Amino acid sequence: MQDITLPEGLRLNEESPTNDQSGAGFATIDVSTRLCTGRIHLHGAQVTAWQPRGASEPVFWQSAQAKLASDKAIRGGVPISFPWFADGRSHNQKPAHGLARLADWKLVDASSTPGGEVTVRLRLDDETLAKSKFAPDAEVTLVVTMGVAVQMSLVVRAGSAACHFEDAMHNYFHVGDVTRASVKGLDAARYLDKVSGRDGQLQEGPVTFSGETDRVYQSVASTSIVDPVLNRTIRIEKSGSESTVVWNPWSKRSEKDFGMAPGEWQQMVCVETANALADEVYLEAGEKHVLSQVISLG
Ligand SMILES: O=P(O)(O)OC[C@H]1O[C@H](O)[C@H](O)[C@@H](O)[C@@H]1O
Repeated sequence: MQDITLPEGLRLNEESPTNDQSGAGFATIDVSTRLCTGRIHLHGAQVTAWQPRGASEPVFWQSAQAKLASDKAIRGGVPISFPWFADGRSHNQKPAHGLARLADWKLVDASSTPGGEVTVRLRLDDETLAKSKFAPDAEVTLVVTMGVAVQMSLVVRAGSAACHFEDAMHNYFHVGDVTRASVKGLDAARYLDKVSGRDGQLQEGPVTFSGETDRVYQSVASTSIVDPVLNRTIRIEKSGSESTVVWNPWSKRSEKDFGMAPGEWQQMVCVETANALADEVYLEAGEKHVLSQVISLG
């Protein structure tokens, strides 16, 4: 494991639970400070938990049946989609959502502030990137800061050649009951409805949920999830993102297609900070792109 000194409040847990049949371990960085608790899996650089002190419920959702295996993405928290989103612009890319969420990222730096925030920086390995024709010699890092809010920045610096890619922070949020929750901030935005296949749909008012929902909005706006059951609002402020994806698989598909436990779909909603489809990112050699979000409770 990497030789990085961790500040108080961060602990490298190399024995984190795994259900990988190959026996591969699942290292996590566990966070416990006066401001929050949290967890980051090195597999996928995936934030799987963050909860400010005083909050009675987790902010992120994770399936009780989430597979912790080296060839699987963890169903919950914040998977990173890169260098393509879902099956990509060409609709035939595999694995779904790119290589980043299946790779073991390296911890390169960790620090804390006198105010109690902790930051870790993780880097995607060159071997994984070399497998991608999209950005083969790019440098890709994820910076996560946890405190009263959680901030994430995915930084992509192009290498010696121009490159293009899609990216996303595929946030799974915990809600009391998705049928009563709503997402504000997307009013008047155009979207692709992936369930019906219809593009150019117009959002009117907040997004509400009454069936399978899978939409790619063209929107730079920040959003918030209003949850009357848990009596809270989750705010998602974003930058460097031209798309917002909203997803819930609903009852019928949740178990068979997405491996969720019975009824779990009702306590989750994905509101994803992304650059997908027509919003893919183009970089000239050496140029940098930063996809960022700050998540907080209101
Ligand atoms: O099952 P996964 O590969 O994790 O993808 C889960 C979901 O991710 C996104 O929200 C996409 O828009 C959906 O079409 C997809 O079903």
